[in-house]
Amino acid sequence: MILIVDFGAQYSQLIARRVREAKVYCEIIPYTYSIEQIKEKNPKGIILSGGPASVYVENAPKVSSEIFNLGIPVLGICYGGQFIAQEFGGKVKRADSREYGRVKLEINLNDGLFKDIEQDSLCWMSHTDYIEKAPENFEITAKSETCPVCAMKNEEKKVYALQFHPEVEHTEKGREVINNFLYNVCDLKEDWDMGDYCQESIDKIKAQVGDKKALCAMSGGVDSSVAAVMVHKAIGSNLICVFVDHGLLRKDEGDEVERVFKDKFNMNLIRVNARERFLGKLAGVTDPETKRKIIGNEFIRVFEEEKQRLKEEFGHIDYLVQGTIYPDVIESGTATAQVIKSHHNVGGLPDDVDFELLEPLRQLFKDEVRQVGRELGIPEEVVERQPFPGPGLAIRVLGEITEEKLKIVRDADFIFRDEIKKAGLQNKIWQYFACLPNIKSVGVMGDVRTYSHTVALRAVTSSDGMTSDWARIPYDVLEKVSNRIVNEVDNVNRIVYDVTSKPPSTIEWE
Ligand SMILES: Nc1ncnc2c1ncn2[C@@H]1O[C@H](COP(=O)(O)OP(=O)(O)OP(=O)(O)O)[C@@H](O)[C@H]1O
Ligand SMILES: O=c1[nH]c(=O)c2[nH+]cn([C@@H]3O[C@H](COP(=O)(O)O)[C@@H](O)[C@H]3O)c2[nH]1
Ligand SMILES: NC(=O)CC[C@H](N)C(=O)O
Ligand SMILES: [Mg+2]
Repeated sequence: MILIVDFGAQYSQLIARRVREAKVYCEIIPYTYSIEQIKEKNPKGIILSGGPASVYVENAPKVSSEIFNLGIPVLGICYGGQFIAQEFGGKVKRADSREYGRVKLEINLNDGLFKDIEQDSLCWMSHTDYIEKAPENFEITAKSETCPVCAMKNEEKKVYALQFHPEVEHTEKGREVINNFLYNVCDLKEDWDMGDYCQESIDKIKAQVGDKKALCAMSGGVDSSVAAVMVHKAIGSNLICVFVDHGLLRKDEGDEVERVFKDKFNMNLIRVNARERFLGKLAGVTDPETKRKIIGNEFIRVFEEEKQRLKEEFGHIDYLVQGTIYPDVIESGTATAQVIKSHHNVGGLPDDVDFELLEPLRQLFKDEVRQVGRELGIPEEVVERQPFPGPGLAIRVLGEITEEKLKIVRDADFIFRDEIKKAGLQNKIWQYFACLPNIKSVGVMGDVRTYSHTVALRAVTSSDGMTSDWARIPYDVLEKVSNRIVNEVDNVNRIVYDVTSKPPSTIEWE
């Protein structure tokens, strides 16, 4: 097995999934594990993750340097690579020019991690520090235009360091680099399978829940649909689904969710109208984190009220099923990772939740969830839906939320989705939506001066939501969307298109 030492990276679990994909078993441990605890695990290789800290500051996260004397290969990624550089006497410092996103990698040695990989390829970076000088006995195996050490190795000690992130989707040869580490350097074989994952999970849920009852927080999205079907297979009619219409859904979404659910699933769905209470609690609130916490709290209060209401006819409910997936967990912050944004279903939860949580997809990424969904026989129409965040339009109307702004973003978003569909692009783009940046600007329409809202269009490609790139939508499609929005939606006189990747941005604007 492979041990992944977590230094608080956004991407640690992504390293784990790449290893899973390569059919090798792995575990993630915090960097605070002692060398004895590490040895007990008997790993065949160690991967050191990235992390937000700088290796040269006081109290920087460290793992015992004994790991380099165990006779097993070690691969350090970003912070992990910088840690290796420093441990072996190299020099790490803050760079004048930071690298975020796409960078051309120039490989000068096609062996070890770069075996069978061509000379140049694109990689994804996310760093401020860099290895200025590689330690003695280390060979530099790749560089970029601004970064002198993108990869280095000490073949004899089997220690490898990378500045770029091979685990993220946007690094072109990332999978090959990781597979080279697993199969060539660590000499591991494929001996672990995701195929049994569904059945194992269903059995686990059955054993845990027994004949108790569960309420599933159902949004109609991919994750909650897959979670619901999985739990339904385990506990049958002891599961009841609750869909909350919080007034922050897209145009016609509530009816659409109800229709698809009734059509495709053999389960009960309760639709709760909670518009007024959500919008009431959000009135006047502008801070994104505060919005998220209010929404997380309100969701739970609605589920608790449903639990009370259902007591007579359905019986006592112990569990709350949520379609939480790994990005929700990591971005909400963990013991080692920073809070990027509090997802309503994790970081936004109140302290007192009158349920035990059941989250069978908590370790998985979106594309893995889709795979599980297909295994469970969920129709493509549901499995392929574009993600829509639980807080909905509340985090797409920046700043204060008003009915007027919600209407603008709802109508603009509808037009954008309509045109993407007409252009046949809906399966090529991971997420596409409109948001309202809360900017007004001057325009002229029919000789009349206007001072109206700007709508921002966001469309990204991704497979797991952890990293993304902006989608290269054809200009004529953008033109059509832009024309239609200013013509059909009142109070809008300007359209902009967001051309940033993640990192440094995130997909949603709040
Ligand atoms: N309107 C809603 N009503 C009930 N539960 C919700 C609602 N929105 C979100 N949730 C709960 O919060 C979880 C996280 O939301 P999220 O949007 O990440 O997942 P999803 O809606 O299931 O899938 P997708 O990412 O495809 O939209 C959901 O899986 C669901 O359990
Ligand atoms: O259920 C959710 N609750 C949330 O609070 C939340 N915030 C972001 N998202 C979705 O997560 C993915 C990554 O989002 P970001 O790049 O904006 O962080 C994207 O797919 C986002 O749409 C959320 N989903
Ligand atoms: N992604 C990372 O591991 C970043 C490492 C370090 N904090 C840097 O900025 O260079
Ligand atoms: Mg959703």
